[in-house]
Amino acid sequence: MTATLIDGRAFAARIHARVAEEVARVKRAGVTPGLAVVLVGEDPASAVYVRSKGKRTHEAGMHSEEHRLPADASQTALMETVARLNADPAIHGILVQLPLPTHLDADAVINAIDPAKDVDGFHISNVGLLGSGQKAMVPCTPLGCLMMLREHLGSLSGREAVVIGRSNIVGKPMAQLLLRDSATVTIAHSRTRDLPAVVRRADIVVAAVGRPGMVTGDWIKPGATVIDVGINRMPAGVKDDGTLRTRLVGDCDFDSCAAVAGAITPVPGGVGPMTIACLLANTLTACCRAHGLAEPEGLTA
Ligand SMILES: Nc1nc(=O)c2c([nH]1)NC[C@@H]1CN(c3ccc(C(=O)N[C@@H](CCC(=O)O)C(=O)O)cc3)C=[N+]21
Repeated sequence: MTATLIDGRAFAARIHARVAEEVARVKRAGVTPGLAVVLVGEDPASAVYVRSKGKRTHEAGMHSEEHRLPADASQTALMETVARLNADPAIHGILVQLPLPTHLDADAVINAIDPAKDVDGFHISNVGLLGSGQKAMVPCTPLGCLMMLREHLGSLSGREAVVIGRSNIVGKPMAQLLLRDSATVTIAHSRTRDLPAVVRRADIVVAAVGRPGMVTGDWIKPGATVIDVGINRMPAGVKDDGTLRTRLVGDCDFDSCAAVAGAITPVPGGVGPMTIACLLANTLTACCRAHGLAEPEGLTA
């Protein structure tokens, strides 16, 4: 391996420490930042993220609550939960865990969240604000990727960036953030012709397709910075007690990419921990904005 490892866990730990300091400051001003996570159904993988978010918010000194609805919850019940949280002055951030069961209209739910409390940055108002260069709540995963890129590369101005994946939660907002930092941005996706050739042009590659190991070293320009957003849980044998062992792999084939890249994020320990750190940062930012308190520097885009 020749690439520098970009350590998302260590970076996230620094953000958590900053957030905890700033939480102490706003608490002295009489406010406690509060995050509400809404979970519909019992997806075990989702439950893990929700627990980890709850733990980190408590460590940072924030108020944290979980709202669990059954898998067959109605659209009305979910909308009522969101309305209650919108009206609750103790709550500054609302996250509705995605994906929702298919009988529910996720867009309607997201757009019912008060944009000022939309710490995921998925509300149409925040999407529009980001796209037009105004102050927005910025989606946590792309924000975490941007922070790592800036730290590793300094200025992104004029660099060729290729984002693989066009989702509303990663690909599109990632492209907007890179554009705002004056990178030359290409959004590639499953219909892109000769994807390897497109990716080979990139100084910055952000892989967010959800296909384990799809990006291989022969796609990477020597010295490029590779951000692997994929978190794919793969079967990896059977444990002594008969249950399945799993391991997480990214969208990039780590070994072959790391042999060519200048720097790369690992999975696990890269983008994932930064996503949670940025969720706390966004909750703090939302709290400061709601109460007219000075916003912490370096925790927003
Ligand atoms: N509205 C909404 N917002 C989200 O941000 C959101 C969501 N829905 N639905 C589910 C996905 C998934 N997600 C992760 C965050 C952190 C890790 C993370 O920290 N992963 C660790 C490993 C954890 C493990 O070992 O399982 C790592 O990559 O190192 C993973 C996944 C946020 N999501």
